[in-house]
Amino acid sequence: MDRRGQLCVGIDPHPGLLAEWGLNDDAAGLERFSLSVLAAVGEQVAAVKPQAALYERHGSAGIAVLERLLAACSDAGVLSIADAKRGDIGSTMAAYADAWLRDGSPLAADAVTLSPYLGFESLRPALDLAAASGRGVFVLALTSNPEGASVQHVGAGGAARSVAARIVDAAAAENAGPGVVPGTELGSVGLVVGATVGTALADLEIDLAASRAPLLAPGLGAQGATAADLRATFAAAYPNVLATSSRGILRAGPDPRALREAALRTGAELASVR
Ligand SMILES: O=c1ccn([C@@H]2O[C@H](COP(=O)(O)O)[C@@H](O)[C@H]2O)c(=O)[nH]1
Repeated sequence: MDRRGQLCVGIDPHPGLLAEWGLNDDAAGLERFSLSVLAAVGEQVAAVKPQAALYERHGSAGIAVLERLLAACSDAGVLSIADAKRGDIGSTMAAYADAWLRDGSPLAADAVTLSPYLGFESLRPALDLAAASGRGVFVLALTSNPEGASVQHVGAGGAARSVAARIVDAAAAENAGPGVVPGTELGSVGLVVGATVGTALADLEIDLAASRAPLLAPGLGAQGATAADLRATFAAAYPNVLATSSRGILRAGPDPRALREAALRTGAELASVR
């Protein structure tokens, strides 16, 4: 982010986007789409974020495309965040960690998104493997969809604090002391906090800057949030925000120059409010 700015481009090969790009809704179309996005914007942005579901819907052929995309990111020196939202009991979580975070795994990414619904501590195998392998995780805290509040805001105003605040506190504990990655001010345990959450951080008394968490913020573009909204929402934590936009950028394709311009314009907007 220091070198390349605060934009992450989501690679979400929706059937409608494939059609707009003149591609078939099959593994070949998926591969052409994915590698075209990487080639067009990879050098301009801090990271790319493939959405695993859109590869999984093509079965084993789609997963093979995701493997090749992640390998291409690694070869090109572009950080990859697999948006897979994994979470399970510890023994199964170890297998998810092995799949997404182990050196040499066919699906190894630089970071993976995790769901803490089974309890933050159930994520332990992934937290530990990420730290050991120089990778990262982004744990869902306050998601960008309006329905998220029905679970994540529970407990607000009470002595026990909200669900979201407890997830942030748990990430902060991981990132404290030796949890800080050498040469940075941040830890390996990031949080997903939507660009659309408005006043929720203040309402739930959440201090994101103190968590030392890299902050993955979806919701920019197609879901309606702007760079100014991000700045207002994240306040002092804004420098730690990696804003992610998928459809808002991808709709500019398939022309690589148009894709690159959309990414550069969005990156410049994010820098202008800093
Ligand atoms: O809280 C969350 C967590 C993840 N996402 C994912 O990000 C992208 C957003 O796509 P856009 O086209 O920019 O809306 C998508 O893959 C979601 O699954 C999120 O939106 N909110």
